[in-house]
Amino acid sequence: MLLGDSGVGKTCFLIQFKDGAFLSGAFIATVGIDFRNKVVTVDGMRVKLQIWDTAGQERFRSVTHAYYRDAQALLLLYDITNKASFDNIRAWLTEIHEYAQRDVVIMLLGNKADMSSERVIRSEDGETLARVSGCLWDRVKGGGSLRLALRTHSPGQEYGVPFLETSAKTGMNVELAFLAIAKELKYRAGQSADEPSFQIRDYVESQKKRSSCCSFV
Ligand SMILES: Nc1nc2c(ncn2[C@@H]2O[C@H](COP(=O)(O)OP(=O)(O)OP(=O)(O)O)[C@@H](O)[C@H]2O)c(=O)[nH]1
Repeated sequence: MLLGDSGVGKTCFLIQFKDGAFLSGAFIATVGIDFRNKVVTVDGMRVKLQIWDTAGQERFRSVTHAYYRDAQALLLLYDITNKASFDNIRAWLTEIHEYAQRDVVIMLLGNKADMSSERVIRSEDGETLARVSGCLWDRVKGGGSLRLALRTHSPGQEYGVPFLETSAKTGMNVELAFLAIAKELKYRAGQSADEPSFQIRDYVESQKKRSSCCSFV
């Protein structure tokens, strides 16, 4: 399920993944909720992803809340050119805490990375927020309250949800985000004693390093 403020690029992100195209032109806000399916191959197995695109506008919140409970993974987007969308991530975490399953997979995405001249959120700020979000989420899963975790959080606790900067326009990291989620969900579904454990955050970090180290080849 895709979440985040209106205009951060959720619909474009999904269309880029599904059809490899960018929806340019006038911005048409999503009304309520929409979904698309896509089959991906993960370690030789076909995995069908059903991806729900939610409306970011406040007035549709009561419609979208109803879908949180069934979501296995949440992609939480902000727009690197829009500070409010970044600041609102904590409010989105509160919503997730209230309505989603405790063991839901969460990924943080800083979208519109192609708009470098209008950037207001540094990549490091996204990384830090992902670390804090992961830490808070771990405490909540452990039975704590999100409000208390937010109040008592001290920096330096390195748990972290996976984080990527993305572009629905150029396609940067769009497939990686969904593939990482698909791998995690497949791992969870088929977990067996002889299977090596899969850590989505480590996987995303290793893929990021691979693409930056080899981009000159
Ligand atoms: N340059 C650039 N523009 C983008 C990107 N993603 C989305 N946009 C633009 O941002 C605007 C909003 O995109 P949407 O995908 O409709 O936003 P949304 O988050 O689905 O909005 P709601 O449906 O209201 O929740 C559109 O004008 C898009 O063309 C991106 O990665 N780069």
